[in-house]
Amino acid sequence: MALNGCSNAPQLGFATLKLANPHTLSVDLRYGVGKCCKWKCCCMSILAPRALTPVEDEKPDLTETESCGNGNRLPVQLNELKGLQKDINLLPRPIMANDFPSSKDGSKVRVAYQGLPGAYSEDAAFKAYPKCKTVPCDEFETTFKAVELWLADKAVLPIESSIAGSIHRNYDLLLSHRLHIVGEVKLKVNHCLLGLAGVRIEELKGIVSHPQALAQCEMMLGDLGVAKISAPDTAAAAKAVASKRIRDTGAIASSRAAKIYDLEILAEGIQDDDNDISRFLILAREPIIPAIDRPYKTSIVFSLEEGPGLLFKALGAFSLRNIDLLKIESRPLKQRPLMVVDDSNKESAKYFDYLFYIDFEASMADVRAQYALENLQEYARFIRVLGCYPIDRI
Ligand SMILES: O=C(O)C(=O)Cc1ccccc1
Repeated sequence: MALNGCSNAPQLGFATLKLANPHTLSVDLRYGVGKCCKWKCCCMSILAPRALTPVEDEKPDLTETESCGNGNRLPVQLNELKGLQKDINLLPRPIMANDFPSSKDGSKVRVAYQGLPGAYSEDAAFKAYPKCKTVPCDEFETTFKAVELWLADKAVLPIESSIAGSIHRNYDLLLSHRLHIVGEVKLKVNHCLLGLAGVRIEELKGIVSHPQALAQCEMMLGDLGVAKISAPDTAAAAKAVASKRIRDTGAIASSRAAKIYDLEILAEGIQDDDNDISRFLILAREPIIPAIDRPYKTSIVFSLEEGPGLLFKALGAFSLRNIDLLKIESRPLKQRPLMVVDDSNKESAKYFDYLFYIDFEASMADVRAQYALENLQEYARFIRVLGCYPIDRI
């Protein structure tokens, strides 16, 4: 059954749902629901052959990349990948698994994260995949490229904390890349104040850490009256204090980082709110198959057409179908173009007045969610399903 305008789509036993409006949804029995060509939902687009490659396929051997050739686990550098991406782009066909040497141990999922060993993002990777091999990367964007170039299977991305709020630039990365959210990890981070052995807290003049960690320990930092110094991640902060032997500077990081970098825990549980939950997204090249066997959530981003009351109508698409909204966030983007990549992986600068990020509590296998997105499309100038994935509980 050829789908309208999708003759290039693989014939995967599609059943067709005729809806009240002229749009025809096609249900791919293996991958969920997708709007034929006109509108692709990440977790259920009409899949190109590449997307049918099972994730468990052989993965490239990262030993060289992970050790960066000298045995130390240094972060993968973005510029290292740019060159590789150029070569890859010369390939006359989509990247296939056999473009890379097979890995020795296909069972170990390789998870890219931003930071050094001991970062909370690495803790999140181990919570999601206890036996994984973690791949430290220097920047968040490097983790995306590592997955896109098959140098890692998944990426972990810190996206928000209940105290410090969302990390907006990481949402922008979701739009400028074509990875799919396939999971979330919630962590109650237990921030520790680390210092060189024998140092007393009163001696500290400055404290270094990731901005998110500094924000989560505002009260303690205010009480100490010390300078706040930003670092790329909490583990890098710990490593800097240890390697430079800085006596008058402490680091906020995990107890695991204290062990890795041989620092003393001067104080533990220093976060302002013990119920502060940090949330990380798990990203992959392919979406997971949405199901309804357990609680799912779906993350979308959209912008609206011009017109009064459209946001009210857009949110009504969910409330009228008893779909609970777990998160809604608007981001003003006046005059600032956003790099958005489309379904053919073409990147373009798009201008939106506002972007709305919504997490709603439903699986895309649930017809209520499908109808809600269909309804939202009537008011939206742009919709992207970022992913549909099981809800993580603390
Ligand atoms: O810096 C880290 O260790 C990270 O993974 C980012 C972060 C920082 C603070 C709370 C959650 C994640």
